Amino acid sequence: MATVESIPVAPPNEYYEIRAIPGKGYGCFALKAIKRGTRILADDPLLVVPMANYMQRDIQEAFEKLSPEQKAQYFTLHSGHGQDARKWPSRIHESVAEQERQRIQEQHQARIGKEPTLISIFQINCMEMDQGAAVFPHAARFNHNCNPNACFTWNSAIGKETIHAMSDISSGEEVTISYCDMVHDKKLRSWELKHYGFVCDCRACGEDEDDESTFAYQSATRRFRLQELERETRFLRGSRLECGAREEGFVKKLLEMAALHQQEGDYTARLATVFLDMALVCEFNKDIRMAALTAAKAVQVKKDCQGADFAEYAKYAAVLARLNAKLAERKA
Ligand SMILES: C[S@@+](CC[C@H](N)C(=O)[O-])C[C@H]1O[C@@H](n2cnc3c(N)ncnc32)[C@H](O)[C@@H]1O
Repeated sequence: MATVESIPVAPPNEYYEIRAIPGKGYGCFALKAIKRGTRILADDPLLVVPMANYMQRDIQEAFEKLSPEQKAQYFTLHSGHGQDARKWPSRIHESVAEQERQRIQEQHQARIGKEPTLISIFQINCMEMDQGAAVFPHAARFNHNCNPNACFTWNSAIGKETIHAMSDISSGEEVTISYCDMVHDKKLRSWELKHYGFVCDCRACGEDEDDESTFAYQSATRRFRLQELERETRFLRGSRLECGAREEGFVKKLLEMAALHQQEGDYTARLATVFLDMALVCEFNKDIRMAALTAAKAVQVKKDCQGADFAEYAKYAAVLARLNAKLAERKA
Protein backbone atom coordinates (compact mmCIF):
# COMPACT_ATOMS: atom_id res chain seq x y z
CA MET A 1 0.00 0.00 0.00
CA ALA A 2 1.49 3.34 -1.05
CA THR A 3 2.08 5.92 1.64
CA VAL A 4 2.79 9.60 1.02
CA GLU A 5 6.41 9.11 2.17
CA SER A 6 7.00 6.18 -0.17
CA ILE A 7 5.74 7.78 -3.39
CA PRO A 8 8.59 7.75 -5.89
CA VAL A 9 9.78 11.14 -7.07
CA ALA A 10 10.11 12.13 -10.72
CA PRO A 11 13.44 13.68 -11.70
CA PRO A 12 13.39 17.51 -11.54
CA ASN A 13 11.22 18.50 -14.50
CA GLU A 14 8.43 20.89 -15.47
CA TYR A 15 6.14 18.37 -17.17
CA TYR A 16 4.99 15.63 -14.85
CA GLU A 17 4.78 14.30 -11.33
CA ILE A 18 4.20 10.82 -9.95
CA ARG A 19 0.98 9.94 -8.18
CA ALA A 20 -0.47 6.73 -6.78
CA ILE A 21 -3.36 5.22 -8.77
CA PRO A 22 -5.60 2.62 -7.13
CA GLY A 23 -4.98 -0.75 -8.78
CA LYS A 24 -2.13 0.49 -10.95
CA GLY A 25 0.64 1.34 -8.50
CA TYR A 26 1.99 4.73 -9.52
CA GLY A 27 1.63 6.72 -12.70
CA CYS A 28 2.83 9.96 -14.26
CA PHE A 29 0.53 12.99 -14.47
CA ALA A 30 0.97 16.17 -16.52
CA LEU A 31 1.72 19.26 -14.40
CA LYS A 32 0.65 21.53 -17.26
CA ALA A 33 -0.58 21.35 -20.84
CA ILE A 34 2.06 19.58 -22.94
CA LYS A 35 2.30 20.02 -26.72
CA ARG A 36 2.81 17.12 -29.12
CA GLY A 37 6.52 16.66 -29.76
CA THR A 38 7.63 17.77 -26.30
CA ARG A 39 10.41 15.67 -24.80
CA ILE A 40 8.93 14.87 -21.41
CA LEU A 41 11.82 12.73 -20.19
CA ALA A 42 15.35 11.70 -21.18
CA ASP A 43 16.39 8.92 -18.80
CA ASP A 44 19.70 7.18 -18.13
CA PRO A 45 19.75 3.38 -17.91
CA LEU A 46 20.02 1.90 -14.44
CA LEU A 47 20.54 -1.77 -15.21
CA VAL A 48 21.61 -2.94 -18.69
CA VAL A 49 21.39 -6.48 -20.04
CA PRO A 50 23.10 -6.51 -23.43
CA MET A 51 21.19 -9.45 -24.96
CA ALA A 52 17.51 -9.88 -25.90
CA ASN A 53 17.19 -13.50 -24.73
CA TYR A 54 18.46 -12.79 -21.25
CA MET A 55 18.65 -15.35 -18.48
CA GLN A 56 18.44 -14.81 -14.74
CA ARG A 57 22.25 -14.94 -14.48
CA ASP A 58 22.56 -12.05 -16.99
CA ILE A 59 20.37 -9.80 -14.83
CA GLN A 60 22.28 -10.93 -11.72
CA GLU A 61 25.59 -10.09 -13.39
CA ALA A 62 24.36 -6.59 -14.34
CA PHE A 63 22.89 -6.07 -10.87
CA GLU A 64 26.22 -6.90 -9.18
CA LYS A 65 27.80 -3.95 -10.99
CA LEU A 66 25.39 -1.43 -9.40
CA SER A 67 26.19 0.76 -6.40
CA PRO A 68 24.26 0.08 -3.14
CA GLU A 69 22.05 3.14 -3.88
CA GLN A 70 21.31 1.89 -7.39
CA LYS A 71 20.50 -1.58 -6.08
CA ALA A 72 18.07 -0.04 -3.60
CA GLN A 73 16.52 2.10 -6.37
CA TYR A 74 16.03 -1.02 -8.51
CA PHE A 75 14.06 -2.68 -5.74
CA THR A 76 11.70 0.31 -5.42
CA LEU A 77 10.37 -0.44 -8.91
CA HIS A 78 7.10 -2.24 -9.53
CA SER A 79 7.34 -6.04 -9.66
CA GLY A 80 5.34 -8.55 -11.70
CA HIS A 81 5.40 -11.33 -9.07
CA GLY A 82 2.36 -12.80 -7.35
CA GLN A 83 0.46 -13.87 -10.49
CA ASP A 84 -1.89 -16.85 -10.58
CA ALA A 85 -0.06 -19.91 -11.97
CA ARG A 86 -3.35 -21.35 -13.26
CA LYS A 87 -3.62 -18.54 -15.79
CA TRP A 88 -0.44 -19.66 -17.53
CA PRO A 89 0.25 -22.75 -19.67
CA SER A 90 1.46 -25.59 -17.44
CA ARG A 91 3.76 -27.24 -20.00
CA ILE A 92 6.48 -26.24 -22.42
CA HIS A 93 6.35 -27.88 -25.84
CA GLU A 94 8.96 -30.62 -26.28
CA SER A 95 10.37 -28.91 -29.39
CA VAL A 96 11.59 -25.96 -27.29
CA ALA A 97 15.39 -26.03 -26.93
CA GLU A 98 17.00 -26.47 -23.51
CA GLN A 99 18.23 -22.91 -23.04
CA GLU A 100 14.87 -21.41 -24.07
CA ARG A 101 13.09 -23.91 -21.80
CA GLN A 102 15.16 -22.70 -18.86
CA ARG A 103 14.46 -19.10 -19.79
CA ILE A 104 10.70 -19.68 -19.89
CA GLN A 105 10.84 -21.49 -16.53
CA GLU A 106 12.82 -18.68 -14.91
CA GLN A 107 10.35 -16.08 -16.19
CA HIS A 108 7.41 -18.18 -15.04
CA GLN A 109 8.82 -18.75 -11.56
CA ALA A 110 9.41 -15.01 -11.20
CA ARG A 111 5.79 -14.23 -12.15
CA ILE A 112 4.20 -16.72 -9.80
CA GLY A 113 6.70 -16.16 -6.96
CA LYS A 114 5.61 -14.59 -3.68
CA GLU A 115 8.37 -11.96 -3.50
CA PRO A 116 9.87 -9.42 -5.91
CA THR A 117 13.04 -10.73 -7.55
CA LEU A 118 15.56 -9.36 -10.02
CA ILE A 119 13.62 -10.98 -12.88
CA SER A 120 10.11 -10.11 -11.69
CA ILE A 121 11.17 -6.44 -11.68
CA PHE A 122 13.14 -6.62 -14.92
CA GLN A 123 10.41 -8.37 -16.91
CA ILE A 124 7.82 -5.63 -16.40
CA ASN A 125 10.09 -2.59 -16.44
CA CYS A 126 12.70 -3.29 -19.10
CA MET A 127 12.74 -1.54 -22.45
CA GLU A 128 14.66 -2.41 -25.59
CA MET A 129 18.15 -0.94 -25.76
CA ASP A 130 20.44 -1.64 -28.73
CA GLN A 131 20.68 -5.46 -28.99
CA GLY A 132 19.41 -6.00 -25.46
CA ALA A 133 17.24 -4.41 -22.79
CA ALA A 134 17.60 -2.04 -19.86
CA VAL A 135 15.64 -0.68 -16.94
CA PHE A 136 15.27 3.10 -16.93
CA PRO A 137 14.18 4.09 -13.42
CA HIS A 138 12.03 7.07 -14.38
CA ALA A 139 10.71 5.83 -17.73
CA ALA A 140 9.61 2.70 -15.84
CA ARG A 141 6.97 4.75 -14.01
CA PHE A 142 4.80 5.36 -17.08
CA ASN A 143 1.70 3.20 -17.30
CA HIS A 144 0.22 1.60 -20.38
CA ASN A 145 -2.69 2.64 -22.55
CA CYS A 146 -3.62 1.03 -25.89
CA ASN A 147 -4.15 4.58 -27.23
CA PRO A 148 -1.37 6.37 -25.37
CA ASN A 149 -0.55 10.07 -25.51
CA ALA A 150 3.22 9.55 -25.39
CA CYS A 151 5.81 7.21 -26.88
CA PHE A 152 9.25 5.97 -25.88
CA THR A 153 12.47 5.39 -27.78
CA TRP A 154 16.02 4.33 -27.01
CA ASN A 155 18.10 7.21 -28.40
CA SER A 156 21.61 5.80 -28.82
CA ALA A 157 23.00 9.17 -29.95
CA ILE A 158 22.45 10.64 -26.49
CA GLY A 159 22.49 7.35 -24.56
CA LYS A 160 19.04 7.92 -23.05
CA GLU A 161 15.51 6.58 -23.20
CA THR A 162 13.23 9.41 -24.28
CA ILE A 163 9.53 9.90 -23.77
CA HIS A 164 7.80 12.33 -26.13
CA ALA A 165 4.23 13.61 -26.13
CA MET A 166 2.43 12.08 -29.15
CA SER A 167 -0.62 14.27 -28.77
CA ASP A 168 -1.41 17.47 -26.94
CA ILE A 169 -1.78 16.47 -23.28
CA SER A 170 -3.97 18.41 -20.85
CA SER A 171 -2.83 19.49 -17.42
CA GLY A 172 -3.67 16.72 -14.92
CA GLU A 173 -4.00 14.02 -17.58
CA GLU A 174 -2.09 10.78 -17.07
CA VAL A 175 0.85 10.44 -19.45
CA THR A 176 0.82 6.93 -20.90
CA ILE A 177 2.81 4.84 -23.35
CA SER A 178 1.96 1.59 -25.14
CA TYR A 179 3.64 -1.59 -23.95
CA CYS A 180 2.42 -3.45 -27.03
CA ASP A 181 2.21 -3.02 -30.78
CA MET A 182 -0.55 -0.50 -31.40
CA VAL A 183 -1.74 -2.34 -34.52
CA HIS A 184 -2.39 -5.58 -32.65
CA ASP A 185 -5.97 -6.61 -31.97
CA LYS A 186 -7.51 -6.80 -28.50
CA LYS A 187 -6.88 -10.53 -28.02
CA LEU A 188 -3.20 -10.27 -28.86
CA ARG A 189 -2.79 -7.10 -26.80
CA SER A 190 -4.35 -8.76 -23.78
CA TRP A 191 -1.92 -11.70 -24.13
CA GLU A 192 1.01 -9.30 -24.40
CA LEU A 193 -0.21 -7.34 -21.36
CA LYS A 194 -0.76 -10.52 -19.36
CA HIS A 195 3.03 -10.74 -19.12
CA TYR A 196 2.88 -7.48 -17.16
CA GLY A 197 0.28 -8.93 -14.83
CA PHE A 198 -2.70 -6.70 -15.62
CA VAL A 199 -5.87 -6.53 -17.68
CA CYS A 200 -6.13 -3.28 -19.60
CA ASP A 201 -9.25 -1.20 -18.94
CA CYS A 202 -8.64 1.48 -21.60
CA ARG A 203 -11.48 2.41 -23.95
CA ALA A 204 -10.23 0.16 -26.76
CA CYS A 205 -10.17 -2.84 -24.39
CA GLY A 206 -12.98 -2.01 -21.97
CA GLU A 207 -15.79 -1.06 -24.36
CA ASP A 208 -17.84 -3.45 -26.49
CA GLU A 209 -16.03 -4.00 -29.78
CA ASP A 210 -19.21 -5.32 -31.41
CA ASP A 211 -21.19 -2.17 -30.69
CA GLU A 212 -20.74 0.17 -33.65
CA SER A 213 -21.34 3.23 -31.50
CA THR A 214 -18.23 2.67 -29.36
CA PHE A 215 -14.66 3.90 -29.69
CA ALA A 216 -13.57 0.26 -29.24
CA TYR A 217 -15.43 -0.72 -32.43
CA GLN A 218 -13.86 2.13 -34.41
CA SER A 219 -10.45 1.34 -33.02
CA ALA A 220 -10.71 -2.41 -33.72
CA THR A 221 -11.83 -1.67 -37.29
CA ARG A 222 -8.88 0.67 -37.84
CA ARG A 223 -6.37 -1.80 -36.37
CA PHE A 224 -7.77 -4.64 -38.49
CA ARG A 225 -7.50 -2.56 -41.67
CA LEU A 226 -3.99 -1.43 -40.74
CA GLN A 227 -2.92 -5.05 -40.38
CA GLU A 228 -4.38 -5.82 -43.80
CA LEU A 229 -2.60 -2.86 -45.35
CA GLU A 230 0.68 -3.79 -43.67
CA ARG A 231 0.42 -7.29 -45.13
CA GLU A 232 -0.42 -5.93 -48.59
CA THR A 233 2.44 -3.42 -48.65
CA ARG A 234 5.11 -5.33 -46.70
CA PHE A 235 7.00 -6.49 -49.78
CA LEU A 236 6.71 -3.17 -51.57
CA ARG A 237 8.40 -1.02 -48.98
CA GLY A 238 11.94 -0.57 -47.64
CA SER A 239 14.52 -1.81 -50.14
CA ARG A 240 11.70 -2.81 -52.53
CA LEU A 241 10.09 0.62 -52.60
CA GLU A 242 10.74 1.02 -56.34
CA CYS A 243 8.48 -2.00 -56.95
CA GLY A 244 5.87 -0.26 -54.82
CA ALA A 245 6.22 2.93 -56.84
CA ARG A 246 5.33 0.96 -59.98
CA GLU A 247 2.37 -0.81 -58.35
CA GLU A 248 -1.03 0.70 -59.06
CA GLY A 249 -2.85 1.85 -55.94
CA PHE A 250 0.26 1.70 -53.75
CA VAL A 251 0.27 5.42 -52.84
CA LYS A 252 -3.44 5.17 -52.05
CA LYS A 253 -2.68 2.38 -49.59
CA LEU A 254 0.08 4.41 -47.93
CA LEU A 255 -2.30 7.37 -47.70
CA GLU A 256 -4.92 5.19 -46.07
CA MET A 257 -2.36 3.83 -43.60
CA ALA A 258 -1.26 7.34 -42.65
CA ALA A 259 -4.87 8.41 -42.12
CA LEU A 260 -5.64 5.35 -39.96
CA HIS A 261 -2.55 5.79 -37.79
CA GLN A 262 -3.45 9.42 -37.21
CA GLN A 263 -7.09 8.62 -36.41
CA GLU A 264 -5.83 6.06 -33.89
CA GLY A 265 -3.53 8.69 -32.35
CA ASP A 266 -0.49 6.67 -33.38
CA TYR A 267 2.03 9.43 -34.15
CA THR A 268 5.01 7.11 -33.68
CA ALA A 269 8.02 6.50 -35.91
CA ARG A 270 5.85 4.03 -37.81
CA LEU A 271 3.72 6.89 -39.14
CA ALA A 272 6.90 8.76 -40.06
CA THR A 273 8.04 5.80 -42.20
CA VAL A 274 4.70 5.77 -44.03
CA PHE A 275 5.04 9.48 -44.88
CA LEU A 276 8.68 9.02 -45.88
CA ASP A 277 7.85 6.13 -48.21
CA MET A 278 5.07 8.22 -49.72
CA ALA A 279 7.55 11.03 -50.34
CA LEU A 280 10.07 8.70 -51.99
CA VAL A 281 7.42 7.08 -54.18
CA CYS A 282 6.14 10.49 -55.29
CA GLU A 283 9.73 11.54 -56.04
CA PHE A 284 10.23 8.36 -58.08
CA ASN A 285 7.06 9.20 -60.01
CA LYS A 286 8.28 12.80 -60.51
CA ASP A 287 5.55 14.38 -58.39
CA ILE A 288 8.03 16.58 -56.53
CA ARG A 289 5.48 18.93 -55.01
CA MET A 290 3.61 16.06 -53.34
CA ALA A 291 6.92 14.41 -52.43
CA ALA A 292 8.12 17.55 -50.61
CA LEU A 293 4.78 17.90 -48.84
CA THR A 294 4.80 14.34 -47.49
CA ALA A 295 8.53 14.48 -46.66
CA ALA A 296 7.80 17.55 -44.51
CA LYS A 297 5.15 15.52 -42.66
CA ALA A 298 7.60 12.62 -42.20
CA VAL A 299 10.22 14.97 -40.76
CA GLN A 300 7.69 16.56 -38.40
CA VAL A 301 6.39 13.24 -37.05
CA LYS A 302 9.91 11.82 -36.72
CA LYS A 303 11.04 14.89 -34.79
CA ASP A 304 7.94 14.94 -32.62
CA CYS A 305 8.20 11.31 -31.56
CA GLN A 306 11.97 10.86 -31.29
CA GLY A 307 13.65 14.26 -31.48
CA ALA A 308 16.04 15.91 -33.92
CA ASP A 309 18.98 14.32 -32.07
CA PHE A 310 17.75 10.80 -32.93
CA ALA A 311 20.28 9.33 -35.38
CA GLU A 312 17.81 8.47 -38.14
CA TYR A 313 16.34 11.98 -38.14
CA ALA A 314 19.21 13.26 -40.32
CA LYS A 315 18.16 10.83 -43.07
CA TYR A 316 14.63 12.24 -43.03
CA ALA A 317 15.86 15.83 -43.03
CA ALA A 318 18.18 15.05 -45.96
CA VAL A 319 15.28 13.71 -48.05
CA LEU A 320 13.27 16.85 -47.35
CA ALA A 321 16.22 19.12 -48.18
CA ARG A 322 16.78 17.27 -51.47
CA LEU A 323 13.12 17.57 -52.43
CA ASN A 324 12.95 21.25 -51.50
CA ALA A 325 16.06 21.85 -53.62
CA LYS A 326 14.39 20.08 -56.56
CA LEU A 327 11.27 22.19 -56.07
CA ALA A 328 13.32 25.39 -55.98
CA GLU A 329 15.17 24.32 -59.14
CA ARG A 330 11.87 23.84 -60.92
CA LYS A 331 10.59 27.21 -59.85
CA ALA A 332 13.82 28.96 -60.94
C1 LIG B 1 6.50 -0.28 -16.04
S1 LIG B 1 5.46 -0.39 -14.65
C2 LIG B 1 4.60 1.14 -14.71
C3 LIG B 1 4.64 1.91 -13.43
C4 LIG B 1 4.01 1.23 -12.27
N1 LIG B 1 2.56 1.49 -12.26
C5 LIG B 1 4.62 1.66 -10.94
O1 LIG B 1 3.87 1.80 -9.97
O2 LIG B 1 5.84 1.80 -10.88
C6 LIG B 1 4.32 -1.57 -15.27
C7 LIG B 1 3.31 -2.04 -14.29
O3 LIG B 1 2.39 -1.00 -13.97
C8 LIG B 1 1.05 -1.51 -13.90
N2 LIG B 1 0.29 -0.95 -15.02
C9 LIG B 1 0.76 -0.26 -16.08
N3 LIG B 1 -0.24 0.12 -16.89
C10 LIG B 1 -1.37 -0.35 -16.34
C11 LIG B 1 -2.74 -0.28 -16.73
N4 LIG B 1 -3.13 0.33 -17.84
N5 LIG B 1 -3.65 -0.88 -15.92
C12 LIG B 1 -3.26 -1.52 -14.78
N6 LIG B 1 -1.98 -1.61 -14.38
C13 LIG B 1 -1.04 -1.03 -15.14
C14 LIG B 1 1.17 -3.01 -14.04
O4 LIG B 1 1.28 -3.57 -12.77
C15 LIG B 1 2.47 -3.17 -14.82
O5 LIG B 1 3.08 -4.42 -14.62
